[in-house]
Amino acid sequence: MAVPQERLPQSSIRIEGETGPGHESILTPAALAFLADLHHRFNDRRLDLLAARRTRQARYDAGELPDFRADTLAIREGRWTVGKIPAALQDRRVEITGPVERKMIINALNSGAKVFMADFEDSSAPTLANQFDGQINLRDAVNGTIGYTSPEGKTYRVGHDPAVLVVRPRGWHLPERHLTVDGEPMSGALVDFGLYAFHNARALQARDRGPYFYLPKLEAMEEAALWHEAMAAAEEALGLPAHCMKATVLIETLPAVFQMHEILHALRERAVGLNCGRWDYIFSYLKTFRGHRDRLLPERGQVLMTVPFLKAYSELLIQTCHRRGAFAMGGMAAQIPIKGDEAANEAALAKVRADKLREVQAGHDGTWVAHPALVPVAREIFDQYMPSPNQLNVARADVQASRDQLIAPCAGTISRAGFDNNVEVALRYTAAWLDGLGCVPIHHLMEDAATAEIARAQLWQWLHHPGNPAGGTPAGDGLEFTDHAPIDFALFDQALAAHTHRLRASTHPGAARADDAAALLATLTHAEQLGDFLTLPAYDRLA
Ligand SMILES: CC(=O)SCCNC(=O)CCNC(=O)[C@H](O)C(C)(C)COP(=O)(O)OP(=O)(O)OC[C@H]1O[C@@H](n2cnc3c(N)ncnc32)[C@H](O)[C@@H]1OP(=O)(O)O
Ligand SMILES: O=CC(=O)O
Ligand SMILES: [Mg+2]
Repeated sequence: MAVPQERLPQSSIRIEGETGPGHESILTPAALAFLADLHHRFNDRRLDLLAARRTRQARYDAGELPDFRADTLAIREGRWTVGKIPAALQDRRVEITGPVERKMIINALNSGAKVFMADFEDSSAPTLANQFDGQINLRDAVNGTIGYTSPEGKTYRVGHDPAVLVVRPRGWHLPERHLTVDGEPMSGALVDFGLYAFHNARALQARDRGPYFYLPKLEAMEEAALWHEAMAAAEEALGLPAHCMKATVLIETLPAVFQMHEILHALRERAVGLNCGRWDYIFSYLKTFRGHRDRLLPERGQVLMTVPFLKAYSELLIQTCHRRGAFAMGGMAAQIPIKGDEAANEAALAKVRADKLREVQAGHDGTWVAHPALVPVAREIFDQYMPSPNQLNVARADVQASRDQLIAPCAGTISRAGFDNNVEVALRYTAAWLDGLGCVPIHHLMEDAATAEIARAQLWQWLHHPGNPAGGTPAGDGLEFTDHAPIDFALFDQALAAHTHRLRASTHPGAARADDAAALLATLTHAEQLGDFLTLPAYDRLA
């Protein structure tokens, strides 16, 4: 049943678009009044912080390099720790992530992982239905009433000892056009956070849990402070104990790695950890250095966690967290199980194992997996090398990650195959996203908004920096193009047309949106400047 506009609160909040079955139970007058209040109190600050990002980026474009802040030295050097971490979050050795789709939520809760991160961000395409159905699904999961019957008649129920639920709202940059206040789109972050908190906080409290969140794509401590204040306001409005809302922050932008102590400090009592969101981090490296020809990255497959700038980042994250009593979570290996080819499957699982082994040996307190079949794979490694619930005691005092190490250029190669793969992935992912699917398997790898951003940002960089073979010189220190035929716009247009033709004729997700995705990718790649986010212009074209 659609939500009638006349039932909305006095405030100027409006629902834009056709709501669906059950949405009236989420978009209640009281919930909407709560959202409108969040908007009035925090949206202007959000927009100011987004403007500050643009100002910072303009300085990087002009040649400045990111660095630690002088004005926050006292926070970095001070002796303080984060607040008490709830019992439910003391052991996070394996966390499964996935979109807020009903069946997947049940599968994730039953997967044997300690935590399920329910995702409104990288693995979600924010259609009206996905957003509000997702809230219904989460509410039913919290209340223990979630169930599902597949079209084939298979029934799904949550079993014994489900994973602890942690919700990832969208980042500060994304609007939610289906809800406007005074004619202005709301913040996607405040909508996802606000609706989840409004409908579930009390039920979670009654079960000795809290509303727990993963916070994505922060770039500065002021952005963490805004989250802290929004949570404090929500706690007060909902009559909840102060700091019952807990936050784990993804360090997945290059500017944020220089403010990890500051970000934990801004959230202090509610901070429980940081996470190495490696895929967005790589994307952010590309974006931050979009004007720096000496810091182009080699093709995606070579930018592994063992390259110097990523190794420095993950080790500094562990040292920072453990000094503050917070968890240092690892990230996502992109491999997923491969059905029907045992050798290929074993090779994929071996890569996941190696990644998890590196993480646990470095001192991480837990890790992420993308698929239920990977839970036992990661758990086996963490059980073996981390017998206690976490390894907060591993100080990593040996780590010395300087500014230069954190931004070190990366050696490697760029081949035609790597170029072509970026075109295919960027196209197929964008098409699936436009069709409402936020995460898809492509060539047996998990592809989501973060990995697709890498693909399309690399295309832009390689084509706009005259270091490719068309210009005849290597692009940066230690970076080489391996094929002699030039990578140029004509080749890009040709590859895009060929992949679009193939996708249109295929049964892959997003086949019906192949032309729209191709048009968007062409615009973004030919544009003078590397666009901030793929999902912003894509949102205008979302189904
Ligand atoms: C960069 C980052 O931000 S990482 C975090 C964001 N990304 C993610 O969360 C990735 C989540 N993973 C996924 O969406 C999926 O695993 C995909 C798209 C990669 C692969 O999906 P599929 O090809 O459908 O997987 P597959 O067919 O092997 O699924 C088998 C079963 O596992 C379930 N499943 C797969 N992944 C998940 C998951 N992450 N959570 C819960 N259940 C899952 C499927 O629903 C299916 O269930 P069924 O047998 O009951 O029907
Ligand atoms: O959100 C995680 C990432 O790797 O990006
Ligand atoms: Mg991310």
